[in-house]
Amino acid sequence: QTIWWGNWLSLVQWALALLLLVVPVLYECSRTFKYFCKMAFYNGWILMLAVLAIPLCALRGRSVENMKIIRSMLHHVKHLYGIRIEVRGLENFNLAEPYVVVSNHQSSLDLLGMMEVLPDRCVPIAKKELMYMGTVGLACWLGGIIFINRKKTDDAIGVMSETARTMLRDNVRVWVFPEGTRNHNGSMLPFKRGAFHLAVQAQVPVIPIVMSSYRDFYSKKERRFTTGRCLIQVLAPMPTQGLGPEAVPALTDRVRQAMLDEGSSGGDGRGFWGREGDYSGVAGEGGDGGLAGEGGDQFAG
Ligand SMILES: CCCCCCCCCCCCCCC(=O)SCCNC(=O)CCNC(=O)[C@H](O)C(C)(C)COP(=O)(O)OP(=O)(O)OC[C@H]1O[C@@H](n2cnc3c(N)ncnc32)[C@H](O)[C@@H]1OP(=O)(O)O
Ligand SMILES: CCCCCCCC/C=C\CCCCCCCC(=O)OC[C@@H](O)COP(=O)(O)O
Repeated sequence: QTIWWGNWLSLVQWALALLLLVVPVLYECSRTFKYFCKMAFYNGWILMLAVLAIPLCALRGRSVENMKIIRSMLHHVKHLYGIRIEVRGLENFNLAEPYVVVSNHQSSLDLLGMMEVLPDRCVPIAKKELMYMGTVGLACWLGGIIFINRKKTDDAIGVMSETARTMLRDNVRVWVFPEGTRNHNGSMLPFKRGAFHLAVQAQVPVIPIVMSSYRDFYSKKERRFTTGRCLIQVLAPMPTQGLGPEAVPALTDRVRQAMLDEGSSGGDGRGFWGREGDYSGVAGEGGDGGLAGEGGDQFAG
């Protein structure tokens, strides 16, 4: 019995030692392995942070004020990944009235940029599947995040109409990704109109935000995740006062065009999207090397 147990222990010790040796080597040598490690840690870390956020948020119950707790808990994550975020135009948020923020949507990493600029009393509109992501789902619910069922248009529109009333009644701002899904390919997909109906129904301004392409440090397709820089530009509010539902398509196009214009000419004139195969867009100090380490990257490039 004792001999069997001793053999088993030494087998476990050998396996552990091998793992400790193999994992760092693989991490340094394989871009794909590093990508998956970093993404796994990202998701795991956020799930864990949500465990801490839940009891704090639960003291208040479901409330948009809890977004402050969530925002402050997620703020450091960019440092873990050596991602430097530069924000311009924050003064455009200085409105007393509610507004609808619209932003391009590249990946789940958008959470970092969102938490960098999220105004007080502002909640995202999210697909309802997020609600079932374990602790993250519960934290989102406690933060007052508005869930929509994308598979049922009428339901989603109903929730948006209710949201227009809530915005005015409770002075709440709302953040929408009008592309409706993540887009890894630079630039933007066509916009869905929900955010603009919402703004017109509530008669509140739309504030567009452009986040520069992550291409210099992140690509899901290429399994590449290094350190880098992201520029966020908050554009001037676009009023909707006096507009009716018939004006929504034109408003949608106007906002999208303003974002595209900023995307192609802004960011110190170098553009926000970069080019396919060119990782030096606005974030541009050069893919892997560039800003590596500057952000105190715990994953070392
Ligand atoms: C400490 C750790 C804690 C961790 C916490 C982590 C926090 C994480 C938070 C991050 C959340 C991020 C979540 C991101 C997402 O989930 S993005 C996906 C969900 N969001 C969206 O889809 C928003 C954009 N979509 C829309 O606006 C759509 O229009 C929608 C309302 C959803 C309806 O979509 P769909 O079914 O595809 O229909 P259409 O878009 O084709 O619309 C059909 C027609 O209806 C008209 N319409 C749309 N909205 C309205 C409205 N409110 N009122 C009236 N009419 C409306 C629309 O114009 C179409 O008609 P026309 O074709 O124009 O005639
Ligand atoms: C018990 C269940 C465990 C589930 C584990 C899930 C692990 C995920 C944990 C943390 C993830 C944190 C990131 C959440 C914020 C991401 C928001 C996001 O990017 O949503 C995508 C949505 O915009 C569009 O979805 P699609 O592109 O249409 O698809």
